[in-house]
Amino acid sequence: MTTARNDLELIGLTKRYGDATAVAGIELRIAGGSYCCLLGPSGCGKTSTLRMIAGHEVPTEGHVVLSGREITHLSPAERGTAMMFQSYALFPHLSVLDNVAFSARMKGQPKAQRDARARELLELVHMTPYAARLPAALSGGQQQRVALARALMMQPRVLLLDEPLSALDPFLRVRMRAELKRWHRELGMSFVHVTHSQEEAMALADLVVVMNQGRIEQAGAPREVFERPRTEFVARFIGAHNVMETPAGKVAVRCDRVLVGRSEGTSATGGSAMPATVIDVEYQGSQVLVHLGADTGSELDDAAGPDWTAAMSDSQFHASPLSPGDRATMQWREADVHVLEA
Ligand SMILES: Nc1ncnc2c1ncn2[C@@H]1O[C@H](COP(=O)(O)OP(=O)(O)OP(=O)(O)O)[C@@H](O)[C@H]1O
Repeated sequence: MTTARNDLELIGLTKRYGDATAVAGIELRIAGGSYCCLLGPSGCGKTSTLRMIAGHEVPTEGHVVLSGREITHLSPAERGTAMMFQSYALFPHLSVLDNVAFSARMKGQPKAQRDARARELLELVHMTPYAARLPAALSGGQQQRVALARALMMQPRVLLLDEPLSALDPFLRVRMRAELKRWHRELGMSFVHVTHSQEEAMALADLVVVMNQGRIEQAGAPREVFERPRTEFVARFIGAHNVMETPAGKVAVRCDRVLVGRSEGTSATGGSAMPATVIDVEYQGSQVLVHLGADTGSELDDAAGPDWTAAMSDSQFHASPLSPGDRATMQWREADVHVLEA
């Protein structure tokens, strides 16, 4: 049973490569048993952070503390963490069973004992019938399950996952997402999962940590981050928000809260109303994205891209469809305006 004793703390954690700062003194507490996603664009420092937690990278400064114990300089095998590597990191010449048992073999555990434990873990990930196969004879999703069983062999308190779904096709990715969630529930340990996909982070995490240029921009529950992005970077990276400069500073309005009307006569709803031109309409199935350019009085500059995006339900859109070039109005309620920090 995982308790608060298994909290993972990053204290002033910093990684510099020569002059370049990959991770700039981050502070983070991940409660034991959490599903944490480190989310951010390429190069923001999420992999370096994960590797410092795993012990594959030595921090330039700062501390990694697990269950109240400083583990910053311990070897990967001694820390209570385990990394689930990409499926292609399985040993191609070893059977599934031997791959899973590998770390215990390195520790000198007797064969009968390590094989018994490896079989238990294969059972957990539903791979018992494949124990004798070589990795090449498995599907991507099956290889992923073996990679998980192999990481669990270390009996970690924290499982670290570096872009675990990125090599899978979109269909399998969604299925494996559900499996990760199930394993997390069943195992009760913390998962720290690196991803650049906001959709993946939203679907999986109970703690989303948005990183930008080696710093944490925001850490919180997915809904909190989505409803109250702290900065313009978070609002844009999480997506589905419009960001606008106003006299009061930058504000965000969710795309599904922008109301689009056909004419300028639409009644005010206590917020602003702006004339606009439809630039593009993107059909997405259950919703339709309407990209709009605010009419500034000057010639509409298409090349600058849409100023605003409104996400409408398909029924709402098709009740009065819009086409590129149509004049429209955009408005939003004052209550839906979220002020961003400078
Ligand atoms: N071994 C290294 N030597 C020099 N610079 C490095 C090294 N590893 C990472 N960096 C740099 O540190 C920064 C952060 O890299 P990191 O891999 O942590 O980012 P990331 O967010 O995981 O990116 P990605 O999603 O592309 O893997 C990048 O600018 C990267 O070029």
